[in-house]
Amino acid sequence: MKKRECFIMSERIFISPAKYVQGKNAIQNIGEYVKDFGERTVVIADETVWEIAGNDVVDKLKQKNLEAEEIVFNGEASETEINRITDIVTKAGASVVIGVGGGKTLDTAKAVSDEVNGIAVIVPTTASTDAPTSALSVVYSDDGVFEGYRFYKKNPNLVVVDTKIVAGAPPRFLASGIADALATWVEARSVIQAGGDTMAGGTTTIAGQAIAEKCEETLFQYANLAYESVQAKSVTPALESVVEANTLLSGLGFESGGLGAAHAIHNGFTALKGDIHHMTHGEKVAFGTLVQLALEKHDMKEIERYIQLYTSLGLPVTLEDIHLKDASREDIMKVAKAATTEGETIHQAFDVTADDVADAIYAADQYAKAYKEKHAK
Ligand SMILES: NC(=O)c1ccc[n+]([C@@H]2O[C@H](COP(=O)([O-])OP(=O)(O)OC[C@H]3O[C@@H](n4cnc5c(N)ncnc54)[C@H](O)[C@@H]3O)[C@@H](O)[C@H]2O)c1
Ligand SMILES: [Zn+2]
Repeated sequence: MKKRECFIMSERIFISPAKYVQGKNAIQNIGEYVKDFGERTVVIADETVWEIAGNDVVDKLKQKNLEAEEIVFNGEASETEINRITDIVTKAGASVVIGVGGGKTLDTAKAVSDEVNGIAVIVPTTASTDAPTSALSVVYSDDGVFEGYRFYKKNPNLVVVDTKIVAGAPPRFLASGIADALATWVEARSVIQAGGDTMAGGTTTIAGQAIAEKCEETLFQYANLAYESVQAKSVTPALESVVEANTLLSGLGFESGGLGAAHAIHNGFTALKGDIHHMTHGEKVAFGTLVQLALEKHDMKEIERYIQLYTSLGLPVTLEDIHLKDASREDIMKVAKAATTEGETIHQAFDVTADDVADAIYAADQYAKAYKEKHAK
């Protein structure tokens, strides 16, 4: 389940959504983009997002004489939830599945669309992950433990990002998306170096590499200004750039560029119980990225460049920050073992054991603690 089936592993493969639209008030035009896909649509959003954007999306669809059945998402991208919503969509006879919200809603919408062989329309309401563009979903148990990836034969048909809505979301979400996107180049370059496979099922194209690299460049340039823009609930050129980096560049860059250790370590963290479950995907990925950097050979300046950006955005950099200060070596080994299970993406870039990963977790934690001490006023 974790790897896309592929016959000739050395082929370069690049995949992407058919259309990506981003801008202030972009949702106002959604009916125009969707109207040629089919008349029967379903709109999936959780309770919070119905108020923020779901109702607006439905209004715009109705203005174009499209039917729109409203579905409330339960909160977990699990097989149970995917099956429940697939039943509703099948009964409604709808062919256009529109997901509105955060990563879990979008992953569920993609899964449902695949089940009914439909058209997938993705409307992220935060720039918190790079889930919107990919042809895969991350599936969890009903209790939120990582179970695996589901792969689809196509990426979403349309992605519409309204930056006014993204600017109104909590700044923590944007920071999380920045962390998810900062992992992109770190992971892609490690897969490229090792000649590993990407989530698209082949090796990395020059396009995939260039996009992943540009993603990181954009973030180091504009992440802080974009974060301040969201504090002010304002759409600015810096925010537009970072939303594109978090969503489009990171999405294409991770899927066709390659995932390595950072995401495998994130997946490992979901195996633990406790307060770590309150951390966002991007926050766990931030720490996972530092662990990947600790597994690699970098000088202090390079590692501190990442720690500096993370801390300036309020992202976690130590075990204490992710509520694992008191975790036993046994717990850390549990994470490391889950991160190195067969089929995990870490093996596309590294030849390491669970023990090596556990050492890197402690090293990353110590690097960040030393950085904090050095910079404490
Ligand atoms: N499929 C992929 O390629 C891919 C890539 C990255 C991450 N993911 C997955 O994405 C998930 C994480 O997504 P997430 O971090 O967005 O969290 P999430 O989907 O769990 O939660 C998002 C939360 O934000 C709220 N929200 C959404 N928009 C809002 C707004 N504008 N204002 C206020 N609140 C708003 C929602 O109500 C929800 O409670 C994980 O399951 C992860 O594995 C998938
Ligand atoms: Zn991610």
